[in-house]
Amino acid sequence: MATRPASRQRRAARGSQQQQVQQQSGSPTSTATTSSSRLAPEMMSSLEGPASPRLVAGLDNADADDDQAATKENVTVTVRFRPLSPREIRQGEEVAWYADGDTVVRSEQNPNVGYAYDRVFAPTTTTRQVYDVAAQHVVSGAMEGIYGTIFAYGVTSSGKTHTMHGDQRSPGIIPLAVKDAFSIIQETPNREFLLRVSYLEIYNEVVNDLLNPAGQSLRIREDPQGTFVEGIKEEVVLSPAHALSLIAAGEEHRHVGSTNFNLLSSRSHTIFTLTIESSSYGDSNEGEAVTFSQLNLIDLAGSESSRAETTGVRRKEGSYINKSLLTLGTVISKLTDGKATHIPFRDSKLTRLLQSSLSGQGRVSLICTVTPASSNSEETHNTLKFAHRAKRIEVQASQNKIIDEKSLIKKYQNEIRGLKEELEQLKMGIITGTPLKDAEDDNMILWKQKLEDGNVKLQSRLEQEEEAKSALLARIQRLTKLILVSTKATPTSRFSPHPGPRRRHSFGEEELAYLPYRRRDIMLDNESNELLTPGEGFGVTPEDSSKEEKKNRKGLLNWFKIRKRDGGASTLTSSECDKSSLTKSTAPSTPIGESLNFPSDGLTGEEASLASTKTIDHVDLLREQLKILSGEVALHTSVLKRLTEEAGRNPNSEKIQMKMKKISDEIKAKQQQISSLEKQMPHSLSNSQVKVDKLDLSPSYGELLEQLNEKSFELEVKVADNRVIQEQLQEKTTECMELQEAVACLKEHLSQALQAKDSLSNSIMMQNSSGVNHEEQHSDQEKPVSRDISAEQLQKEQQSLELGELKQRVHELTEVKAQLEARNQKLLEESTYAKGLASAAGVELKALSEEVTKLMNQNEKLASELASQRSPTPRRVSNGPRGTARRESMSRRNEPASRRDGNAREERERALETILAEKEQKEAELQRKVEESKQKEAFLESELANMWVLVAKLKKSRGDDDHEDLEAKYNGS
Ligand SMILES: Nc1ncnc2c1ncn2[C@@H]1O[C@H](COP(=O)(O)OP(=O)(O)OP(=O)(O)O)[C@@H](O)[C@H]1O
Repeated sequence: MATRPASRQRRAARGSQQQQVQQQSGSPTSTATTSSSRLAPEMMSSLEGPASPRLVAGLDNADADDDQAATKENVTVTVRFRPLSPREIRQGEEVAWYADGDTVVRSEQNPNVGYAYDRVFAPTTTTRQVYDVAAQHVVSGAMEGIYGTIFAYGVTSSGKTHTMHGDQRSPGIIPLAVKDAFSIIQETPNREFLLRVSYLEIYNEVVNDLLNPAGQSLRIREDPQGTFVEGIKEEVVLSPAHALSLIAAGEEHRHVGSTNFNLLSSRSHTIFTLTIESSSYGDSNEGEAVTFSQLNLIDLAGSESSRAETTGVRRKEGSYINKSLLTLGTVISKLTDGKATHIPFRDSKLTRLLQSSLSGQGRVSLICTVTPASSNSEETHNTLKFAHRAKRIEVQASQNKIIDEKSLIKKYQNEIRGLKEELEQLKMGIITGTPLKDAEDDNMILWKQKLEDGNVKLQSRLEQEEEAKSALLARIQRLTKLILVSTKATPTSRFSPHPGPRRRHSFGEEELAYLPYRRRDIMLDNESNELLTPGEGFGVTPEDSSKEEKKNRKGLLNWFKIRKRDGGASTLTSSECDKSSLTKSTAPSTPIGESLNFPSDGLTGEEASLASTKTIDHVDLLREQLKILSGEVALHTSVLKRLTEEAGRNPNSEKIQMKMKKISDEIKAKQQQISSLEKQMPHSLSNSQVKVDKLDLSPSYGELLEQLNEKSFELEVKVADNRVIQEQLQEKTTECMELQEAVACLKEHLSQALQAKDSLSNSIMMQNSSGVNHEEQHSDQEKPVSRDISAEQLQKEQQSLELGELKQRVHELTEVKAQLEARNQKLLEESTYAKGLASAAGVELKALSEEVTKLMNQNEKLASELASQRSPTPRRVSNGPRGTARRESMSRRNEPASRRDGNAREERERALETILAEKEQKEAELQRKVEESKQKEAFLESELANMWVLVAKLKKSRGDDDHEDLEAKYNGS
């Protein structure tokens, strides 16, 4: 909400480059596109501290003490109730919260719960009354150099957009503030102002420039002086209609969508910034400080409760909106709790941009919009708590003055001053001429010759200087037009401590054109009329209305007279303007349009040269007028487009048709004016015999302008057509979906009916087969029709009952069957497992028995070996006497050796005995294992046998059950 000097210097530098470019191309300098816009009054903090020596050095010391005497205030917090909507009334909603007097909101359920605010507005309060209490002091402060921020906060559909923008019947805070700003200029004749606007939205945490469709995803930059949006476009504005038409253009790009709660819900936060520079009026303002401030008018998107059944894009938008509002809540509670060390401004784009305002620099007004509806009670309570916290934020209201030469108004003023000086010098040169050096030459012939030469030279120099003078005048005029001054003659300071009451100005048609005819469709006509107080949005009594209407027809652009302090064209007075040859009926709604008659006959000497200058200015004025007329055509086209949309919705509304016709006529009239002005332009230029190049340029410029107008009109019409087609498409899609739903529903019914029919015929068949009541049916056929029907109904009921029972039985049986099957399955699994075990045991058994056999064989072998070793003698005996004899002889020969052999044998025997014992042990063990395995095998075999018996039993029982089922079925039926 401030522009620091450095950024301003950069901006001014770029601005001057741009102006040069514009000058070269011959386009008027009525807009200024800047590279950055600050949304915070850091200027003030800079002024108070040593942070910015450049700025401190630039302070107007005389005023410094006064300026820095900042007054501490609290944020102005007001609560505005909207009436219950027709939908809410239809749904039988009750009032959950109400305004208890002028300052308290109380809960209907619990009267002990109440919150106090600066002001509480009941549902019948008009936006004008809200403006007077909640906004007027912020706007007038901003015009005096105190930064200001006004924002509407509340849940979706609580009335934020209604409060900030409003509609044609009840203009909102933004149009009222813009209007008021221009009224203040009108009532401050001792100062001159330069106003410019920017308009941005924060959509899904992305900053978009609403005045420049190319300016998407802009970056928020930060430097020691604060945050600013890089590359945002700023337009110098000349009238309320001009400013409001820019908002209208911006609104076209704003993201709006339909939700459960609001047909036209704002899906983005918007910030409309009015940058105000002013300095004292007159030539004596050189070196004087410029008063600088910004007024931010913010329409927040509404928070959405979890009840909102949103999907896709809407849900994503909703979560971004909720997150940023949550951050805003956190920032406010941290700002007010006094202990917080860190304030999370950086957590959302919204809080980043509001950082300086929320930090207490400049005036802040928070308008909380709420609905009394009981269904929104919880959300309303949250809003009230938020508002209550915000009330504790302290702000400082101090006037900002800068002496920065690069402020835009200063830059223009200095340029005008310089150009005027140049002009003066030129005039002096033309009048006095260059003295001839050889004037005293005695030689008369030579003197004459030189005189003639001098005359020719003088003539051409005069022409050149005339051209330069015209160019200077045109430039002065262009610049002067951008600076707004009051048309009042007596300078009375509005900036005095007690300004007098200000007259309220009404809105003109052009200004209101930007607002929707009826903003939203949820309010009934009569409801709205009830709410509309006589002065709502207009501020006029019925008696004044005809006068006002006349004035409005002229348009608000008439409010501000172009500053005319110069000679030549700038000395044109209103009386001269009145002599305008342009017919009043077709005169455009601009002051320029009324000042286009330049008497050129009967002028002599210097007057003739002035007339020539006037012609140049005339051309400039014609161009300016062309531009304004084109703007008006565009504005009307936009209104026509809106009306076309409305006509699509209400094709039978004669009022809309008439209005459309009126506007088309106006467009045509303005286009005629444009072409007549274009015709005048070349004529004026040829009369003046200067600037042949301009003459060449003018028709092409005019042609281009005309083409542009035509194209933009075609485009607008196409866009309108497109919208109508889209709406129709939407309707058809909805219809189609409804039809599809109906078809699905019918199909379901049909299938149900078919099922019922099937089951009925089944049961009838079953009954027929069982032969029950066969004869009765026959006799029934002969009874009267009514009895037939009732009997049939009875029968049907009985059948359906039976059918139900049958179904129940079938269901039970199916369940039993399922259980049995599950058990069967389980048993099967177990038996398979047991089989596996048995076969594994068999294999093991076989292996064991093989091993046993092997061991037994081995054992036998060993035993025989042992036996053979234990009984060697008898064998020898059996060998005969020869062997014995030999052995004896041997034993005799080797007595000691035989003894040794005996020992070894004994040892061997012992070892063999040990081995044998071991073998026997092993054998016994194996024998035991074999026994165990055999037992196991036997057990498994018996288990298996049991299982098979069980399976057989089960199978048997199932067979029985099935049989029983069948029996039961037939018995039942
Ligand atoms: N004070 C009021 N008097 C009469 N009608 C109102 C008032 N406030 C709101 N409305 C109506 O209620 C409806 C919703 O209002 P609006 O669109 O301003 O809500 P919002 O808070 O801006 O919603 P969102 O956040 O979804 O954009 C509109 O039809 C509007 O005309």
